Amino acid sequence: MDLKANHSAPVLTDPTPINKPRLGIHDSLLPVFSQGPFVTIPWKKPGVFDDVRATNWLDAMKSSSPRNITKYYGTDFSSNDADAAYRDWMLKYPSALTAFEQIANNASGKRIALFLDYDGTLSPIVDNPDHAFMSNAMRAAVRNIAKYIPTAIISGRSREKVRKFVGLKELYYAGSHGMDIMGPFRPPTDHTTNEEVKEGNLYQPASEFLPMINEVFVTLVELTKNIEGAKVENNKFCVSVHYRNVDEKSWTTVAQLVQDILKHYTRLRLTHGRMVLEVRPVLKWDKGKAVEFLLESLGLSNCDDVVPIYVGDDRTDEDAFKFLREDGRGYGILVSPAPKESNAYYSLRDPSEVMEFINLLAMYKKSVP
Ligand SMILES: O=P(O)(O)OC[C@H]1O[C@H](O[C@H]2O[C@H](CO)[C@@H](O)[C@H](O)[C@H]2O)[C@H](O)[C@@H](O)[C@@H]1O
Repeated sequence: MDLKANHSAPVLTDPTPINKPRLGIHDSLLPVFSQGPFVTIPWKKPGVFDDVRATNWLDAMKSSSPRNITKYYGTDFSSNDADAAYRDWMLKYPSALTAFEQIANNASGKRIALFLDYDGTLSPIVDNPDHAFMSNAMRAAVRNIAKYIPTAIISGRSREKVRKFVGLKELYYAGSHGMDIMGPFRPPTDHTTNEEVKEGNLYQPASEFLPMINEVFVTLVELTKNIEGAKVENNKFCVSVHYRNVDEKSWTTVAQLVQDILKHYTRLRLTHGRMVLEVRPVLKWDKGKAVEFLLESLGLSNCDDVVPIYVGDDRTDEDAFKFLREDGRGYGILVSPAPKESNAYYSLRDPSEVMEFINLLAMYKKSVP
């Protein structure tokens, strides 16, 4: 596979015959496009306007990241009931702190790879997405663990933005829910250009969608400008429409706008995050695929002596948990202050527990290299 300049950044193109491994990455890891070649597919089709209330969008919006604990449990629940429900839930998803010894025993004599989500995992959830800063203590913990084990950040945000928030160059970064991966550095060959040397090993399976995503971003900014509190974020290969600060009475309007836009773009789809609607390419590529890709790039896939660990709080992290759960590849750790069904094995309550876990892991790796 060659690195070729496209727009502002080089992307991987693929002149290699099918079935031939590319860059050491097996074909099965590369995305399957839902429809034929990009250039022949029209961007827009005539809109058919459904009522958003007839879909389950609103239910999903209401249940995504309730702002207070009574919304998790209902108003009849006392905090004692909530604690009891959480303890029950932890029987199925034990705390990764109390189960640390078990995790360490299972990883004994093996290499660990650590994958971390950003929002809600390394930084607390806040009202303004531009202010989701991680603490210096968390940054120090992540910097420290990266000395011992390969560590990657996998976020729904654009890669550039999450890298800026984290501010550590010793990590690998995957932005746009894994559609923009900066993998391990590969030594330059005689054919490597200066630009490619600068960018390292960049993999962007959705690069063809960039103009479409930009168009949708601009349209959504315009359409939502009069909805108080609505915020549209450009995450490069996906667009986030935040409704956390929108009055609940206007959620239908937000949902309807996004749904109407999607009617025009059959090759884009919607996913739900924490009080955010996310528009992204119809592409079989997600955080699970990104983990698989990074493991392969790091030379850590199909190895019995590797234990990948993924820590995340959101629905989009479930793809990564699922991938690790399959064939017992590794461990997913769900960050949640309330019970919820998950493909993870373990749980942590909030970012402060995530930091504790990372510090324990670093101590363990230091004592047992
Ligand atoms: O995959 P992640 O790193 O967890 O990114 C997912 C989305 O995170 C951000 O939104 C969420 O966090 C914000 C700040 O705490 C919060 O205000 C918002 O309600 C949450 O949905 C980010 O802004 C999105 O673009 C990401 O897709």
